[in-house]
Amino acid sequence: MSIHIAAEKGQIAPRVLFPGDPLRAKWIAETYLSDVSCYTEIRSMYGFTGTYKGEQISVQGSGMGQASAAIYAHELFAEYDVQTLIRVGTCGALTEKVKLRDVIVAMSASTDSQMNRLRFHGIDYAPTADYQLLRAAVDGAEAAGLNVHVGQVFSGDLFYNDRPELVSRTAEYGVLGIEMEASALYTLAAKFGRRALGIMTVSDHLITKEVTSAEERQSTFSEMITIALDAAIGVPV
Ligand SMILES: O=P(O)(O)O[C@H]1O[C@H](CO)[C@@H](O)[C@H]1O
Ligand SMILES: O=c1cc[nH]c(=O)[nH]1
Repeated sequence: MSIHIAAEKGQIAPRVLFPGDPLRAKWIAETYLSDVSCYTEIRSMYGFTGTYKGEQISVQGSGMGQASAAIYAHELFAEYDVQTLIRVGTCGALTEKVKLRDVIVAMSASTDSQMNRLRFHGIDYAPTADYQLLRAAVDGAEAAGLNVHVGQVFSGDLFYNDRPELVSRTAEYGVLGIEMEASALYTLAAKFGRRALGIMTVSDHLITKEVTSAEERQSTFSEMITIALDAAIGVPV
């Protein structure tokens, strides 16, 4: 058992899906996995292990923001030997090239977080997805006839940002969407030599101001979840 996850060693699969919302973790486990067991309820940050197409998969809530997600990612890598960690999240679109409910596969993640400034004092580290996982996700989506955007995201520390003009500058440099965790996830995966990927569904649009309803979000999440599950089992651990 780690400090924040109540699992014994072996109860968490080498491949883990990582949504921000612990209730999304529950929904994913109940909807897509068979033979499901819940291995942690600490802080109601649920984690489940089950089977998908014959392979063991876990789903662990990360909480919101890099401070929370980094705790769970660190413990999954360091204490449970997790090899593949795929964020399945929501994001805001920063450009009209991306529409509401579209899926973004995040190649890289810029950030305003202090985490990597503390870690790499004086160096601007570039947190990047695992290429094989990214390729498996994109190939799988194309084979299923699903359209995804592949590009950069911004992982912001502030959901309510007093300087939104700084975020819009990132859009001028090609960033497609804003979320809050991918940068820490990619950095920690690199630190531990593991694979990570972030796949995000656009839940709101910062340019058009459109938002999704809870019901719409659930049905569009289905595309993202199947892309993530198939990519997870499609890459060796
Ligand atoms: O839907 P999730 O995965 O939580 O992701 C996004 O939603 C939360 C903000 O509402 C942040 O965690 C952000 O990254
Ligand atoms: O972090 C996030 C997540 C969804 N939508 C946003 O605007 N920001």
